[in-house]
Amino acid sequence: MSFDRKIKIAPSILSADFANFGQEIQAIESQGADWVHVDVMDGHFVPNLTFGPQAVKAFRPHVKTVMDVHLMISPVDQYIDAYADAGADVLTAHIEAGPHIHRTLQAIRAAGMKAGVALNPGTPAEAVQHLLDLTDLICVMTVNPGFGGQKFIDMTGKVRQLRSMIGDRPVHIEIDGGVDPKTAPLVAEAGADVLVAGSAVFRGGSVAQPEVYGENIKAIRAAAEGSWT
Ligand SMILES: O=C(CO)[C@H](O)[C@H](O)COP(=O)(O)O
Ligand SMILES: [Fe+2]
Repeated sequence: MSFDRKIKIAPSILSADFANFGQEIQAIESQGADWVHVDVMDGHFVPNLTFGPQAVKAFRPHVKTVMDVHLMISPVDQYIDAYADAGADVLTAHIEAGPHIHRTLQAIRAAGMKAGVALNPGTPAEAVQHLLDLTDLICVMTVNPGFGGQKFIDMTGKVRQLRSMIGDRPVHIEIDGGVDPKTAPLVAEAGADVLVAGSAVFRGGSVAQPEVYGENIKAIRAAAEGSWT
């Protein structure tokens, strides 16, 4: 996986048909998804449950792009090797999942994955000041984590601040929550390059009508790229 700052659209399979993940992944990739975003929730760090490493491993053969695994779990460290074995390319842990995010990021890289750190809306940009050389991706949550389909919380100021703190380091800024063609230009202009979108990609489509996914992805990308003037 090489680094670039082009806009990447990462559909979240949280909004896919849970009985049909393999075909759903193939459908979004065939329709232009750059990455596949996988939301892991534990019913403890967040008030919802999704899937664990065994399910993520079953997704792997279907993902031909980048498997971007967003852990909303606490604790994290004892599961890192399981997600490496499951085939995650990027593994993101929340800074709020504590207690030792510095160690967690080191362990993710040591296990052979790109290391991401996620920030809840209430967590300031300064929280990652001393982690910038240990991280490959900063995920700025624009909803409180736990559910798809929530309303976008404007974190544009935080994104701008992070892009300036990052300087010329090869660190992605990912936006997660409520991204659609209206909100995408705000965060892209501020310096984000990975846009996660669940409901705005899957809305109106299905594996029988994958072209709807394609139109939705295209609309988000065009809106985001339009902001680069
Ligand atoms: O991490 C998440 C929720 O905690 C999801 O990735 C996110 O909510 C995407 O869904 P949507 O685009 O519908 O908001
Ligand atoms: Fe997510």
